[in-house]
Amino acid sequence: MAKPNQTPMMVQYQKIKDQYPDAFLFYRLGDFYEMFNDDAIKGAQLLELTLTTRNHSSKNPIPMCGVPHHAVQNYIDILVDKGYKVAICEQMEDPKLAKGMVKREVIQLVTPGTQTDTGAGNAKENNYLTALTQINQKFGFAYADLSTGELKVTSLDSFDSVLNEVMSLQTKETVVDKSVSDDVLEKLTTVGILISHQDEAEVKSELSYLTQGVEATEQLTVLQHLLTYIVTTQKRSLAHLQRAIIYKPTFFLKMDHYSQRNLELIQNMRTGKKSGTLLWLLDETKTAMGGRLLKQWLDRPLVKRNDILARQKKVSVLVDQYFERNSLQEELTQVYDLERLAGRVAFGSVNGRDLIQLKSSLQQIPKLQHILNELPESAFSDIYKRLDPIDNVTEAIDSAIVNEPPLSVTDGGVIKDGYDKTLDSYREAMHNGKQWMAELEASERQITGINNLKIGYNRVFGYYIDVTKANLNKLPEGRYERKQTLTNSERFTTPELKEKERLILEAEEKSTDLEYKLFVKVRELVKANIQRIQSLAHAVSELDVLQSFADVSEKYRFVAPTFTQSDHDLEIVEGRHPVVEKVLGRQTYVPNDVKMPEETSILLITGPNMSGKSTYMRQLALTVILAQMGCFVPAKSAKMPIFDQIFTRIGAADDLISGESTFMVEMKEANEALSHATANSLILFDEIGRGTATYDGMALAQAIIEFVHDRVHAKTLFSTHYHELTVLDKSLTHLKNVHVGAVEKNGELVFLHQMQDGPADKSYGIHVAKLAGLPNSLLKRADTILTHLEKTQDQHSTVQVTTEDRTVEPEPQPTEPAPQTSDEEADTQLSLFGEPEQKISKADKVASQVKSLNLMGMTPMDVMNQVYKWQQQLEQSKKKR
Ligand SMILES: Nc1ncnc2c1ncn2[C@@H]1O[C@H](COP(=O)(O)OP(=O)(O)OP(=O)(O)O)[C@@H](O)[C@H]1O
Repeated sequence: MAKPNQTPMMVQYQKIKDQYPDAFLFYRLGDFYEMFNDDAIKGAQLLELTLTTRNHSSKNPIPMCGVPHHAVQNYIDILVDKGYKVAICEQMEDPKLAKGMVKREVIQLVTPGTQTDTGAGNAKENNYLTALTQINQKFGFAYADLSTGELKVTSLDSFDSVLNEVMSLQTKETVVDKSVSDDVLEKLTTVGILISHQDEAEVKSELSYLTQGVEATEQLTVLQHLLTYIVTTQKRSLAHLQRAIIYKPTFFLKMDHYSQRNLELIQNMRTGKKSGTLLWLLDETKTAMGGRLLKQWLDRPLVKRNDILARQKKVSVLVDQYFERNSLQEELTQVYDLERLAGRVAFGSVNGRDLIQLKSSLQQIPKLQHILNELPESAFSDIYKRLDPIDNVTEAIDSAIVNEPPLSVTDGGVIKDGYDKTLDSYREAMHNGKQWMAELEASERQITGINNLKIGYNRVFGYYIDVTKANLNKLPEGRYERKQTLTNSERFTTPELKEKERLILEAEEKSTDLEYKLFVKVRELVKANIQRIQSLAHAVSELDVLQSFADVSEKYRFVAPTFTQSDHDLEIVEGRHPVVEKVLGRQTYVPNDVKMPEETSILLITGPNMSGKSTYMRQLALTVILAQMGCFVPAKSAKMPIFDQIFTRIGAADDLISGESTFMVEMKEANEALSHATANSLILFDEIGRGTATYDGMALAQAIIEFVHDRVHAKTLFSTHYHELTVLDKSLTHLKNVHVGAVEKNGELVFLHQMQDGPADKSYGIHVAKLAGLPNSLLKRADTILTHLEKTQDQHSTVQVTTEDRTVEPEPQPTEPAPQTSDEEADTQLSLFGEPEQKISKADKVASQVKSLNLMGMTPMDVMNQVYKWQQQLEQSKKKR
C-alpha cells in the first residue's frame, strides 16, 4: 500500500508490487532492475548484492538493491531455482519522450514451473508445471512444459496417485484452485512443491482448441485453471502449446515413486545425480529432445503388447545394422533442440542464431530419411513418414538470414545481401559512404592545399573535417563551419559533408529498422509452421531413443525378450543387473537365472547379508522395465509375461510426508502392494518385517507371504533373514526356496553371488559384521550370544513356523528377560571396554545393554550404530571424570 509523502515513482512501484505480493518485483529503472523494501532486504541476501537505501537523508530511508539489466537473467535464475517467483517490470516508453512518470508494466512473472530458460546443463530435463483440482472425490491433474509446449491431463482417484505423478514428473510448482483441501496443500508443500493459487478460470477463445476433446469435468476444470495461470504469468504468445493429450496411468506399467527411487531409475539414491542410474546407462541419445523422451519412456514403460513389440522390432533392426546406426548417430548429433526452438519462436525470443540452428537441423532430415530408406525392414515407415523436412521454412531462413548472425536482432547484420532491394540500397549508401568520404577528403586537401586534413567520425559530433592549428590560416573564408575545438586542431563541417552525413546516417537507421522487420517476417513464417516442427521433433526424438536402445543393447550384450501370451511363465537365463555390472566390470559380475514357471508365484530368497539378494531382486525389476520400454534386456535369454504394475519394498523406507516410522511406512507399502497388485503384477519384498521385534516380524512376513500366495498370485520375490520361513515350501505349493551361495574358507566368508535352489543354511550376519570392521572382542561376544540363543531356541522351540490353516500361532512377546550370562561372559564384556567394573558405572550400563541385545533381530548396520552410541557414551563418561 502507498505510504504518505511517497515520491510519484514509489507510488507507482507500490501499486505494481501490491499486485504481486508473493514475487520479487524487479522494477526497471534506466540500466538497472531495482528491488525495494522487503524484496531488497531478502534479495540482497539471496543474491549477495549490496543493500543501499533510497532517500537516505529522510527519516525512513527505503532499502534498495539492484542488478544491471544485461545480467538480469542470471539473477532471475538464481531466485527461481531457489523456489521464488520474479515479476519483471519494464519501462513501457522511452524515458526521454515520456511526459511525467514513465509508464511501467509487469511483462512476465517467472516462476519455478514456468521458467523456460533452464540453461544448457538442463537440456535433457523437462520443466513441468502441474495443476490440481478436487471435484466429487476425484482429482483433475494436468501438466505442461512451457519450453516444449507439451500439455497432458488425467483424472486420479487418490492423493497417493497425485503424489506419484507429482514426484515422477519432478515438478517444482503446482497450480491449485479453491477446491483443493488444506490437507492436500500441506502435503504438497512438505515435499517441497511451490503452491500457486489460481481461483479464476478464463480461457480465451483462441486457446480453446487446447482443451478440445476433453470432457470430464475435473479434467476440463484443471486445464482451464492451468491455462489461465500460464496466460496471466507469461503475457506472451503461446502458439507452441499443444492440444491437451488425455492419458490414464493404466496406459503404462505402474510404479509408485518409491519404487522408481529404490530402483534408481533416474536418480541415484545417495547422490541424487544421474550417474549410477538406469538412465545413465541407457542414455546414448544424441539430441536433447531424445534425452527428454528417454526419461519419459523410463518413467512410463508400456503395457500393450503390440506397442512394445513395435519398438522392439525397430531396436532389433538397428542392432543388426551397425553402419546405418552409426550414420544415424552422426546425423542426429547435428540436430538441435527443435522443441525448444519452436518454443522460442512462439515466445518471440528467437534470434538469428536460433534460426540458423533450426535451418541446419532441418537440413539433416533428408539425410535421416535416406538412412532409414537403406534399412532392410519397413519397421521405420511410420517414423519415416513423420520426418518432414519443412522445406518452406528451410528455404525462407536460408534465403534471408546470414550464416553467422549476431546475437542481437535489432542491431543489423542479420539479413543476407540480395534478399531485399530496399535493404540493399541502404547498404550501398552505407558502403558508398566510406567511398564518398575518401573522395571528399582528397578534394578538400586539394582545395585547401592542407595535406594532413582528415575527415573523421565520432558518435557525439558525427562527421567532421579535422584541420591542425598550424594550417587553420589556409582555410578559405565562409565555407567551413566550426564544430569543435581541440588543443591541437579544430573540427569543421561543410554543407556538402552535412548532406553526405545525412544520407549515411539515415541509411544506417533505416537499414537496421528494415532488417528487424524482415527478420520478424521470417520468424512469423516459422511460427506458422510450429506444429509441423513439433511433430517432426517427436519423430526425431523417437528415432534418437531407439538408436540409443540399440547402441546400449549391443554394447552391453542385451537380448530381445519374448513375452508369454496367456500363461505367467517367467524365465530369465543368466540375467544381470546392468548398472551394477557396468560399475563392477563384466568379469566380476556373476549372472543369475530367475525361473518362475506358471506354477511358481513366489521365490523365497535367503542368504547372507551382502550376498546379492537385493541386487537379484532389482535386477528382475530393471529387466521387466527395460523389456516393457521396448529395449533389449541384460540376459542370455528372457521370457516373461507383460506386467501391469511393479511394487517394491526395498532398501530403507522413508516417508517425506507424514514423518512416520520406518516400520509404519514399510507396512503401508506392503499394504499398497497387497491391496492393489493383481496376478499380472510383480512384487519385490526385501526383508519385510525386519523393522520390528523378531517374532512379530516373522509372523507378519509369513502372513504376507501366505496372503500373496493364496489371494494375490502376483509374481513375488521375497527376501528374508528368517530362516524359519523356508519350511513354508512344504505347505505353499507355489512357493520355491532359493538362496545366494556363500562358503566359509578358513573362517572367512566368501560370497559366490550365485543363486541356487533351496534354502540357505546359515545367516552369516556376524561374518558380515566382521567385514564391516567391528572390534574383535565384540564379534567374539556376539558369537557366544548366538550359540547361547541357538541353544535356548532348541530347548524351548519358541520360534516355530506354523502353517496349519494358514494362521499364525500367538508368539511370546520379545519382552522375555535376556538370557542369563555366565561370569566368564561378563568378564569378556568388561574387557571390551578395558575398565574394571566397580569404577565405571557407564561401562556397567553398556555391558548390561550388550547382554540383553537381541542380535537376531538386528542388521549389521543396527549393530554398528549401537556400538557407535556406546563409544559416544563411554567417551562422555571419560570426559566427566
Ligand atoms: N551377481 C553379482 N555378482 C557380483 N557381485 C554382486 C552380485 N550381486 C551383488 N553383488 C555385490 O554384492 C553387494 C551386495 O549386494 P546386495 O546389496 O544385493 O546384498 P544383500 O544380500 O541384499 O545384502 P543385505 O541383506 O545386507 O541387504 C553389491 O553391492 C555388489 O557389489
